[in-house]
Amino acid sequence: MHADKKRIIIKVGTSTLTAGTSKLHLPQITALAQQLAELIKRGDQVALVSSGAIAVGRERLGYPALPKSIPAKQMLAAIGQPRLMNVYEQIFDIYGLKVAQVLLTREDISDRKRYINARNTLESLLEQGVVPVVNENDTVATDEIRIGDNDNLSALVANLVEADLLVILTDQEGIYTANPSRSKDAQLIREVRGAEIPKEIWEAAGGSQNGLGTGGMHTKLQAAEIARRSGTEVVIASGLEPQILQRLVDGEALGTRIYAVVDKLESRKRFMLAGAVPRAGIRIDAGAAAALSEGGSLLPVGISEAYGKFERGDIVRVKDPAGKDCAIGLVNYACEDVKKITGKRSSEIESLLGFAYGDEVIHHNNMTLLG
Ligand SMILES: Nc1ncnc2c1ncn2[C@@H]1O[C@H](COP(=O)(O)OP(=O)(O)O)[C@@H](O)[C@H]1O
Ligand SMILES: N[C@@H](CCC(=O)OP(=O)(O)O)C(=O)O
Repeated sequence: MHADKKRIIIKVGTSTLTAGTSKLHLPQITALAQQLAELIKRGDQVALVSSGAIAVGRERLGYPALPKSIPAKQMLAAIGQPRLMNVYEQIFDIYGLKVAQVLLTREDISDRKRYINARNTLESLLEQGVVPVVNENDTVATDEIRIGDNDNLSALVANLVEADLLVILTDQEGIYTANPSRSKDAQLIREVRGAEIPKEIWEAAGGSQNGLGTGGMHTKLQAAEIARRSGTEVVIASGLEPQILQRLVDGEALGTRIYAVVDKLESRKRFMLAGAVPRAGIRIDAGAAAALSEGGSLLPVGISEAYGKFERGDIVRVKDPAGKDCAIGLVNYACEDVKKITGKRSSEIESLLGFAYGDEVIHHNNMTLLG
């Protein structure tokens, strides 16, 4: 692994996967797989947020146009998603890459238990060097619970796994001063910095014109706004440009680069502090306090007491023997369960509780140390 290894989320839209046609464009997917393999080889962790299920469903049924009704889209996605995964499975295999299907809805990210499940699964996949292929779970996502477009989904995934970089690949070279398919004078906006995205850029970023995608440049800018506020840098660039990912990671000035407005660690700390359950927490012994300060996870053996009311997936404070808050994190077990395993070895969790969510009460990936 190289020193500056990165966690990168790549969002690929229908317009790129089909190369603007009504069918999946296999050479395009092959080029993507080859580039992802290169990144993983250099030590980066990579997740793909892939659209295309509806387009593949349309291809299979010979469906003429992108339907407006949600049930029709759900039907097409249900037909297309398994074939899409099958294509990824086969093509990524050529480059020695393993893929995993991850289907999410908004609820999975807003509900605390589902949030921790999604986060832990993605963390494990990334650590194993497997490429999670994430899409919205369109077949169950009704209006109330859907995210609605994969640009916003990619920002939520970037947030979920605290990515360093989000690359949104599309059929344009980036955000232009006006929709380039309508205006010949449109200029590429190369970078966006500063606390607020300027109003002119919001006004320039319009909807989709190609009859393939959902949301156009507007949802890409919404996604960039979410990501940069949680410490992730964003690049919107052309998925049709050769070797785009390597070139971007090597620092070439391509596409529209949108800089993060906060530091990732600071963002995580703020998120944790804002969401911590009041009057609840875990007291730990001196050995556990030392382990945490060296980057270790919180194991039941180092716990002296769990107090208050908290559930799996809640954010709780950790107090050292002097009573000082030394860490804060997402807890893998509810308070009542932590009480039963307090002071015990992790190997005993399953026999004591009848189930186990892992050896750690708080995994170090889900924790922030408080200075
Ligand atoms: N200011 C802009 N700059 C570039 N593209 C824009 C702009 N405003 C609207 N668009 C449209 O956004 C489209 C890309 O979004 P979309 O069709 O949803 O693609 P994808 O399938 O990659 O998500 C472009 O083809 C273009 O028509
Ligand atoms: N979940 C849908 C994609 C929705 C979407 O945002 O599409 P796109 O604008 O092409 O990224 C599908 O798989 O077809």
